[in-house]
Amino acid sequence: MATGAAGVGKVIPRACRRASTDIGDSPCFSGQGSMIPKTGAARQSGRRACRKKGSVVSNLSLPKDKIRIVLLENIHDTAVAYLQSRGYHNIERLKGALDGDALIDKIRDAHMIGIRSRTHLTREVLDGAEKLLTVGCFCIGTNQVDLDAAKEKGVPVFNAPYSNTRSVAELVVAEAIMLIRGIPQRNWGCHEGGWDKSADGSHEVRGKTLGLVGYGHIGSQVSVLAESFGMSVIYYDIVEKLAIGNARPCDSLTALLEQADVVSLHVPDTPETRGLIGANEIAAMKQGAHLINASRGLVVDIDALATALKSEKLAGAAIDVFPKEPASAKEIFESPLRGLRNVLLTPHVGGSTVEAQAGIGREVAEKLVKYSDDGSTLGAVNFPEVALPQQAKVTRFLHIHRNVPGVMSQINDLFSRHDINISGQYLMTDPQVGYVVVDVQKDLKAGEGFRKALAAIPGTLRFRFLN
Ligand SMILES: NC(=O)C1=CN([C@@H]2O[C@H](COP(=O)(O)OP(=O)(O)OC[C@H]3O[C@@H](n4cnc5c(N)ncnc54)[C@H](O)[C@@H]3O)[C@@H](O)[C@H]2O)C=CC1
Ligand SMILES: O=C(O)CCC(=O)C(=O)O
Repeated sequence: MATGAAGVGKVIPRACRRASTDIGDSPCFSGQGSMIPKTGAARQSGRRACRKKGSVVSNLSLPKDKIRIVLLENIHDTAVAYLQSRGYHNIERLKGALDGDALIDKIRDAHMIGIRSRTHLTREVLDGAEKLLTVGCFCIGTNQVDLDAAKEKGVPVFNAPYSNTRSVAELVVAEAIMLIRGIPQRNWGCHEGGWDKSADGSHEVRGKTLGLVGYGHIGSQVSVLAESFGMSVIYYDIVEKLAIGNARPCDSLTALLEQADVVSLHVPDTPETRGLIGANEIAAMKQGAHLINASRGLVVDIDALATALKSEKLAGAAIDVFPKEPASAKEIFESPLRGLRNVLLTPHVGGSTVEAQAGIGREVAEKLVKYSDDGSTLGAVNFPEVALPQQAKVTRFLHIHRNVPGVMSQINDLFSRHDINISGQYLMTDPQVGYVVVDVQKDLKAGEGFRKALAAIPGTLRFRFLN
């Protein structure tokens, strides 16, 4: 049976216990052999989970089939195939998203969770997932996860920063052509039996100006495709970006809005981008311009947009993301944009192509496996990134702690006092968290007392070892 994914086995499932008094920091041992000290609210909410006494921590690696993986939101088969190829078979797949108690119940015993954009992993939800080792967002955006809460629990979050870039870019360019051509209205007309062949309001995109707000992976890819159609591209980004092709940067958002025939948004959801496009920004746009939003719903004031479309200040819009999106296909989609003839509405499908989903499935699954098997956090969005050699000929200790002075010296002191020779040490920190990986001779019998002492160093958030 494949073993070795997450360290200590023989931990009674779902049980955790206070460490004996020589430990000091009351760590609670969850499954997977990760030791999670409990503090504050977590300690309170953990009382139920800690009620079983007498669980045994042994030196055996946990069989991989005990590592429970929950994949929500119809994650692609490539993810499952990759996980299985690496020995992870304890996988539950759900087609849709979950929320509230249903989500908390579903992930209570999970060691890994895979989600897309509709599952919201709030602090409260994460508090309920005592055994959680890591989260995979099978998408680009990670705003649906409370990244700080995950970090405070020692849970790295991974995503797929590139795999659906091209799919979004293709959709956006297609939408720019459709909008400038006046196709949404003509499409509606034909469905109603109409036959409007007039050229009024229909233009070529060649020679028109596309304004990109956010010139990252997607924005710059849209830039390349749009130029190949003869569009003139301008962009605005808060970070200085290398202009690709003939694209030109703008000094301000307003300068971009004043010049563009089509404005397309490619920024992440952050406190700064929420409401980035409101009534004032729309007023600054050219009369009869178009707006495309395939970024995040809260970036646009949707009521202001609806008003501008009704008054024909804006000639059209293509909107893929919304302030409130249905959690499942069963829920009715509500929006002030419904029924407007000059609007293309799509159900957050910018990244929903077979090609993108297949790539994302494999990419994120690989990151989850690397973290579970070796401890690598390369590509984590909320965590110090540590790239590690494969854990083959060493026993590896992984220690996640609050970034406060003295932790490293206590760790090294402990190894020294137990006469354990360190063969490799990897440390990365950010202002809140430190992540240190210590390699020692393979199969070295670091006894339970040693491991408890390591887990009990004040500031420890989580500790596991791979043998
Ligand atoms: N509709 C869909 O299905 C999809 C939507 N997305 C969304 O697209 C967003 C962008 O994706 P990428 O281009 O890959 O991200 P990225 O991180 O490569 O680029 C984002 C760019 O926005 C810039 N930016 C941040 N705040 C800004 C502001 N206030 N004003 C101007 N620029 C600002 C950043 O500096 C960066 O260059 C994602 O965060 C995600 O929310 C991504 C994939 C699929
Ligand atoms: O495919 C999804 O569910 C979300 C796509 C997206 O918005 C992203 O990758 O950020």
